[in-house]
Order: sequence, then C-alpha cells, then structure tokens
Amino acid sequence: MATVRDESDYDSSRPSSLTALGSRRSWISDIGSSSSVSGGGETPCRHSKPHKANHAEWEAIAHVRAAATGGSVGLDHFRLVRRLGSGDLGNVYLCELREPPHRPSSSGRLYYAMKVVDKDALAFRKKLRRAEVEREILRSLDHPFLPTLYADFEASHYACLVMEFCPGGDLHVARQRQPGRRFSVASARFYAAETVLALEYLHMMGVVYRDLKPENVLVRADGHIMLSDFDLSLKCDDVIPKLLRQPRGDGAGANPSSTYGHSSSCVPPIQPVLSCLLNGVTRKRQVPMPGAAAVDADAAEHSEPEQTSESDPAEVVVEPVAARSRSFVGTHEYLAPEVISGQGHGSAVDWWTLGVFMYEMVYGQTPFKGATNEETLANIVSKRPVAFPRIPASASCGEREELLRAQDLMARLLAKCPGKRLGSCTGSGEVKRHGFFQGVNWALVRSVRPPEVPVPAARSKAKTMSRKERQEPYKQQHEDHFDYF
Ligand SMILES: Nc1ncnc2c1ncn2[C@@H]1O[C@H](COP(=O)(O)OP(=O)(O)OP(=O)(O)O)[C@@H](O)[C@H]1O
Repeated sequence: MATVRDESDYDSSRPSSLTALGSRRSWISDIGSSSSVSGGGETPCRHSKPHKANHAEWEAIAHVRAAATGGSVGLDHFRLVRRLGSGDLGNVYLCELREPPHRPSSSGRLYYAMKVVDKDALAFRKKLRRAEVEREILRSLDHPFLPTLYADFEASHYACLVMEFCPGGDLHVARQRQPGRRFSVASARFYAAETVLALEYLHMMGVVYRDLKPENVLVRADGHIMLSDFDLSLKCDDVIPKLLRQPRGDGAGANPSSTYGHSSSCVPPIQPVLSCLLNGVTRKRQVPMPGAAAVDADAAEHSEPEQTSESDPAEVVVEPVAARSRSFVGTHEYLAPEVISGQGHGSAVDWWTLGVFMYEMVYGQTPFKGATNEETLANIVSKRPVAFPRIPASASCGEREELLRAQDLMARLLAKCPGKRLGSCTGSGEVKRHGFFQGVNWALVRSVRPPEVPVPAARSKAKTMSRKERQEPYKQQHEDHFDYF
C-alpha cells in the first residue's frame, strides 16, 4: 500500500495531502488537532520489558552495550543484511550484530529490524515530530503482539530504531497466498483476536493506533502477529481508569445501557493491565440460528451485541476516551467516517478499522472501496450500512453460523456513528465479549497454534547487501499517478 502524508497532530500546518489514485498508503493532513504528546524518553532497557527480558536478542544487545565505550549501542555495532521495506519515513533493514556474544550457527543467528530515518529529509518535509512520536511510543511498549525496541540511537543525520524482526512478512501478502485470496473464518478470528489484544494494550497506554491495515500486521517467527508502524498514532497523557459497576442482585434483569458506560464511576489510578482481566459483564448470549438470513447490518448497529460471558460485577475500563484529534489521518479504505468529516475522533477509530480489517481478511476486499478515492470516502460517510456478500448456498450449517457471527461483529464495528460503535463506550471488553470470539481464551491467545508459521529455511535466505546498496541514500517511493484530494 502506498503512503502519502502530511503532518498535523504534532508539528505542522499543511492544509492537504496528495494521495495516489487507488492507493492504500497511510497519510495524514491537517485540519487542526488537540491531544498532548509526551516528550523525552529513555533508551530501552530490558528490565522495563518483562515480556521479552529473557530473549536472546536482549542478551546480545546487553552484552554489546556492556562492552561498548560509554555503554551505548550504535550503528557500527550492526551489519546491515538487506532492505526489508521502505515507508514514508524511511527504510527498514534486516541486520545483525557484527560481534555477537556467541558465534551464531546458521540457524541460530540473531536478526533485528532497523528502521533508519533521515532526520534532515524529515525536517524538510516537516515530519520529524512524527518520527519522534513513533520512537516514544515504541520505547513504552511491552506486549507480545507489539514491537520490542531493543535500542535507538543516532548516526550522523540518521535516527535508527532497532526492533524485533518479523520474518513472516505482513498479512496483506499472507492473504494473497490463501485460496480465493481470503482467510478462513478461523484464521481471521485468530488474527482479529490478537489484534484486539494489541489495540486494548495500546489504548490502555493512551495510544490510538489509527493505522490498522493488513500491511501493518507483521507475522513473527512463531506465527503470532506484531502490529508495526506507529508514526500515525496519537499519544495522549490523560487516560483515566474507570470502574463500571454492574447492579448487583439480578444480573439478568440489569439495564444493558448501564453496563455500557452510563453508570461509570471514577476510581484512583490502577495498574492498566487489570482491565484485561476484569472484562466480564452480565448478558445472555445470543447466537444466530443456523440457516437464519444474513445479518441485517443496520439492525445490528442498533441492537444489543451478542455476548459470550456471564456476569462479573464490575469492569475496569482504561480507554483514552478523552483523546481527540481532527487530523485527516489513515488509509483511504480504512478511514472512519468521523475522520473524513473532521468532527474529531478518538479511540473508536481503531474499532472501525478492526471492522474493515476483518472484512478484508474474510472477503478479500475492503467494504467501502469505490472506483476512486473520492468514491471510497463517499461510500464511507454515506448513511448506507455496510453490506455483505451472500453466504454461498454450499456453506454448511456451521460455516453459515460462523459467518453470521462474523458479519454481526463487523456490522457493529462498522457503525457509522462512533457513539454506537462496538468498543466506543467501554473499549475492548465489548469487542471481546462478542459471540464471534466465543471460545477464545483471551489470556492464552499467545499460546494458541497460529494458522501459519513462517518456514525457517526461507528466513535464512538473506541476501547480503552490497556496499553500494547499503550506502544508497534513502529514496521515497513514488507513485505513477497522483490525485489531489
Ligand atoms: N520489524 C520488522 N520486521 C520485518 N519487516 C519490517 C519490520 N518493520 C518494518 N518492516 C518492513 O518495512 C516496511 C516499512 O516499515 P514501516 O511501515 O515501519 O515504515 P514507515 O516509513 O513508517 O512506513 P509507512 O509509510 O507505511 O508508515 C514495512 O512495510 C515492512 O515490510
């Protein structure tokens, strides 16, 4: 997917953006903004990353750091192997340590992904702050489905981020390999579930991701996902944990609206991770009947969502509900209506993009795509609810039931009005309780066998870069046709 962006939330005053025709690249243009951005930051230290603290990659970097003059890691410590990809901000290289602590066997080499950003070029394009925000966000992350930043440093006018390397490519490419270029519903559920957990964590950290699309979902060596590319994300410092109380006594008769945020009460700050654990809520589960007509998207948007879990008396919600931006940011086919209309958007945009992402995984195309970017945007903002392809008559009862659940979830995520969108009120818990995810053990998702695991042999076929290739200045990729938006 191509990307053309302008700055806005952080440092610029550009009025519009250029976007390639039919392009799926992310972009941003300025309409005005709000939300504060935290400054500064520490070089990552493995003690602040308990999920990855015992990884060999950390050990190796720590070893190099200990031996280095001044204790800092720099570009000289790495050997660039090949370019993995280029984006709007810079190039990403596969690299390894020049002097790893242990002599690597061919299968046990430790690879890293290094994002190299030309600061001078970015300053000229007024995008420097974007790169800084991405670095700040990466420094703060510690989650199985989000990147680990092993080191960051500057070399001349380049800023370098050394991250975990994902050898499995991205889900856009993975989808092309599937029969009919679409994932099975089971695979889509797996990738969607891991994405929900990553978004949940980001929201708890006060980050609105804003750029979910298959191209940004990378596949790790073990087949699990890693969301990448945070330069469009919105970071806010005002996430206030809330405890939503469920009326005690007769859970079945509880007023559903009170469960969904209208009876919230503030409590003192808590450890954000608690909200992952306390996500139950009293609600009867409704499963579409086998053979029932395809979901009525409009009705789905306005009715109560399916639930899978039974009562918990209270729910802790940590969502950046106060985050507001008016930036025009994202990828055309993935833009939420409130982003296009410029009315101000917050974390609900990530639940919208989850709906588009699921649709693309299941149907092999995005739901609102038009012949031109303008048509796509018009389809998104129109009052017409999302439409789904007919379920083939050949589908078995079970397949039909699964698809109906998937459609119901997508319709709720793709509610045009952000206030009515699943996830917009109390966050990820609403999405996790949907019937589509019935049977998902959220605490153990990272232990589930992924649909595909990258073949190790393919990983080691790394062509070493020539000296000339490595020294090539960063060139932005250009599109053949441009379309003023
Ligand atoms: N950790 C990683 N492991 C493997 N490949 C990666 C990794 N990070 C990035 N890449 C590859 O590099 C490409 C560019 O990376 P990235 O999207 O972060 O750069 P960007 O300049 O922010 O791009 P964009 O214009 O999409 O914002 C990606 O499409 C992906 O193919």
